[in-house]
Amino acid sequence: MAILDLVNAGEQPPASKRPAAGDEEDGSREYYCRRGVRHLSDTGITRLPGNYVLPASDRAADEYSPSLIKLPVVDLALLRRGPEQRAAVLRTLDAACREYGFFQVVNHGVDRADVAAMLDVARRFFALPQREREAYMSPDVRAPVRYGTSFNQVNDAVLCWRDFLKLACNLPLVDCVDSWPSSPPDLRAVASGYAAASQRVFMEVMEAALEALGVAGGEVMGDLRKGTQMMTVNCYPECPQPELTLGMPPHSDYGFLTLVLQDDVAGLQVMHDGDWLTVDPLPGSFVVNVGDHLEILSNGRYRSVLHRVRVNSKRLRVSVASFHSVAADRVVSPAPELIDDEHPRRYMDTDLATFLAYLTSAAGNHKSFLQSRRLY
Ligand SMILES: O=C(O)CCC(=O)C(=O)O
Ligand SMILES: [Fe+2]
Repeated sequence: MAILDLVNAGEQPPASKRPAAGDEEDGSREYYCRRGVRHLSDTGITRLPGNYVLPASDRAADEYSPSLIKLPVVDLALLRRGPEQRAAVLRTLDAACREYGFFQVVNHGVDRADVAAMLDVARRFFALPQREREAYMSPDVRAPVRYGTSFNQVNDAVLCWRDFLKLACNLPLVDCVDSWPSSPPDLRAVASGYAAASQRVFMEVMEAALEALGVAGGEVMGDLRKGTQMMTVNCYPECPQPELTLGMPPHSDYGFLTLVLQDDVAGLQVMHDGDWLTVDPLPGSFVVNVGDHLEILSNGRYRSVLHRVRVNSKRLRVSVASFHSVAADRVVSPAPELIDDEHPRRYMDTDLATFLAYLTSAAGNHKSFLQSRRLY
């Protein structure tokens, strides 16, 4: 999704087509795309506008009283505590990536206060007046800051109950940070500290994942060190009819790993053995998931699984997803160590250009990108 998100920047309606400032609600798609769902929720609506109502077949089937699952826990402190404990953690990590494609990371070394500050500044950003937030909407796919709503406004037949702020975190970070919102006044300092922490955790988990896979990590880790990072701050406001819509539709993430920081409101669901499981938010942890690139590199041993976000009528939910990958000009291929007679190569080489071509092709409407890279 990191790069998909960049691409999706084109989804914003051109300025000329947007309703003028001061527009009244007219029920048009453009209106909802411009104003987003925080605004709608703040107006106190009691019925979900038709633009957000999913066809019955795409709605979550059960009542919103999901049973929570506890994802496997990867304890980073134990990784550093001698070979035996490291080996045990690698086994947990390996099993989680094969079975769920998801796990939670604890003892990651990021200060609790910094994590709490990130969620807090995220909440305060979405509480700013609508006009201030709207100022960060941009049609520029490479903009280092982009505010928007839904999942992919260009393609979404039905809009999603989500507003977002996307912050490019490419190195050197100082080059991006000056373009980020200057309000709330601590956003730049808090989010840049958090972005650097997320990159550190990502590198440590990736190193462990490559070791668990038995892949020589030198070249990959070098590419990742010079790679891309996109932070998406998500806001899912209280929704008047949550059973009719979703905060995010089923999707997989595009990069190597995504680190998700969530508050204490459940909403993230993971597809596992044909069921949607709701992730129990474990305070202080990161939820980490395998992205398409790591599935390809692992030649299918690790799974980039579908996940989605449900919303609720009682409490606004905030999450911060950090997407980590290699630079746009790098090619991702299955690791040679993981290809043999028993495990033939399963994926074609992949890079950003392939992904862009996929998005504009007719196949983009029907198959997932990862499926389109499968050889069998
Ligand atoms: O909000 C969440 O918990 C997950 C967000 C997500 O899946 C994404 O941004 O790709
Ligand atoms: Fe995702």
